[in-house]
Amino acid sequence: MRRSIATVCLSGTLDEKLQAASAAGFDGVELFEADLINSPLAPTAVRELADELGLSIDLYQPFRDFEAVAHPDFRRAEAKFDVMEALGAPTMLVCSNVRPDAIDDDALAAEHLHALAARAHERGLKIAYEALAWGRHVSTYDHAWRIVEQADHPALGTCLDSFHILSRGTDLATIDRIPGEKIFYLQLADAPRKAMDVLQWSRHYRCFPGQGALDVAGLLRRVLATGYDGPLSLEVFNDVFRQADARRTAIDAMRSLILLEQTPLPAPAPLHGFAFVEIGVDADSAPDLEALLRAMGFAHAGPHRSKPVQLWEHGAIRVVLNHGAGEDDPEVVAIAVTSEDPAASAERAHALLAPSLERRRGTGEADLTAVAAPDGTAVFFCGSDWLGDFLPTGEPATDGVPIERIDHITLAQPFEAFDEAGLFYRSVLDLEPSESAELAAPDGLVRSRAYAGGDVRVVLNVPALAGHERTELQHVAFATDDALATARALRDRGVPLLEVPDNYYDDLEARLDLDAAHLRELGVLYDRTPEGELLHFYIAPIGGRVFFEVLERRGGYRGYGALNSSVRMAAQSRGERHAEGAGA
Ligand SMILES: O=C(O)c1ccc(O)c(O)c1
Ligand SMILES: [Mg+2]
Repeated sequence: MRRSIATVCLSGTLDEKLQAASAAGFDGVELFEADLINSPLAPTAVRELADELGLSIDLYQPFRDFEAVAHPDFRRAEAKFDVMEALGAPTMLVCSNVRPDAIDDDALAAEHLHALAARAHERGLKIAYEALAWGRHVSTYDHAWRIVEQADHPALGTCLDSFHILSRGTDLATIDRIPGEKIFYLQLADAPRKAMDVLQWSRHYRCFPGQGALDVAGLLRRVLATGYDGPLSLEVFNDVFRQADARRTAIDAMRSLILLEQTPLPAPAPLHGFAFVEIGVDADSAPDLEALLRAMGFAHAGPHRSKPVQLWEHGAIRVVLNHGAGEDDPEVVAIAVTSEDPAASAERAHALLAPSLERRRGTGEADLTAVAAPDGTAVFFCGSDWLGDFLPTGEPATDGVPIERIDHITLAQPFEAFDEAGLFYRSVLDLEPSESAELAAPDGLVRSRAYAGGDVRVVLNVPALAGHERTELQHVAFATDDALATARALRDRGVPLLEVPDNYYDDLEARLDLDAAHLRELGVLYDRTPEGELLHFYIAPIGGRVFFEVLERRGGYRGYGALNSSVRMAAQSRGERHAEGAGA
């Protein structure tokens, strides 16, 4: 189907918005009136630019507060029709009246809309009537449809907007009764769940389908079943997108539509956990990290055949140190997942507009496909042959530290990339998002959301407010069957574990009525849900950025110990201050 995007979704000037929409592959745009009014381009010039960019102008919007008033303003309408003719925009969106003096009279609204449609019809134009969720008297799509039916004019149809419909929880059954050809336009937007005024929710928190909590896919199926064959058009008002790079937002938007439509999207190949995590190091930071890995029971398994990259192994856990990619502090530069069909995984990633990373490959080396996530992290799809790229050292692994696999990897996101990165990992790796959590750190609030599937778990963290330029931590969490034994073994090997205050254990004992002595002794944190229990602890950050967690999931515990994050972050920030003080 044709894909459109409202100019209001994108930052920048009108020409920048059009350029971005075109570059991302959209077929058309909804032109938001303010974007035209604020532009020095005449409507005919906008039309020419859109033409050059291969974009149609599918909708002119919004025309506000027209119907059901004492004196409907046809003069204003005719002036906008002139603009639409110059733009080549076939349809005008009329949104339901919000004025306090609007009259609660469906027959009158229908009469006015009929008259407006008749004038539009004379000029070959059409009117799409949309219920705003906060409309004065018309606030539901079924009410707007009844008025359209009553007005009964061929140039009048309805505009369905998933946000207005799903935010109010309106029964969707009426959609099945609207003839597809009377749906003149379909606007798609998602939103996170929020208990707030619906206008504020709509104007600030909408997001692209797949990024929020509304069942936009279910609504789309119902609308398509009517026979609707107009554009699928994104209309998202979002504070973050308004200040993000328009070209990136447009690609994020297109990725959302590709995922929503599913075709022609290659099915995801099943994943089986992380193949490795790659950490960039430099000459200063490498020795400390290597010493830590050794203390944790990792062995130096071998150098790469052709790259300054070293493989470290602990049973099935693989950590790759990239000695060419580090700047200052070590950082996670790549995550690799094991795929049943790496080529199919890569094909799906490309279909979802993931940029390929060009990699040099020596003869006989595995063909590892890598794509770039929005935060710059490389994502590799591995089969089983990649280990052959490393020359075995034969160094034996030491035992005694019973960690088994990588449970999750937590990546800090730039403020503007949180929803974009979430949709990227969700769609490319076919992961299920969890509810987002808010974690209070001493220096600010952090928003966190986990994406999980096929034994792959990626957790994204972002500062809740923009402009917080601190170094964000990343971490790799290793799963164990025995957190207490692991903590004891690491402590005995001199690995510095994060110190947890006694107050935490006093509260834990009070809250959960348990004896926490064994946890307290080792600095192990605890959480319990009806599904199971979590025991976890942290190793102090190496060089400030990357740190390791060890966790034991008991029973069906599926979370990440969000409740314990603030005590962890407070301990880390004390450690950081201590280190700064010591270094000064
Ligand atoms: O927020 C608004 O006013 C507004 C305007 C036009 C729309 O299509 C819409 O969904 C909301
Ligand atoms: Mg709308």
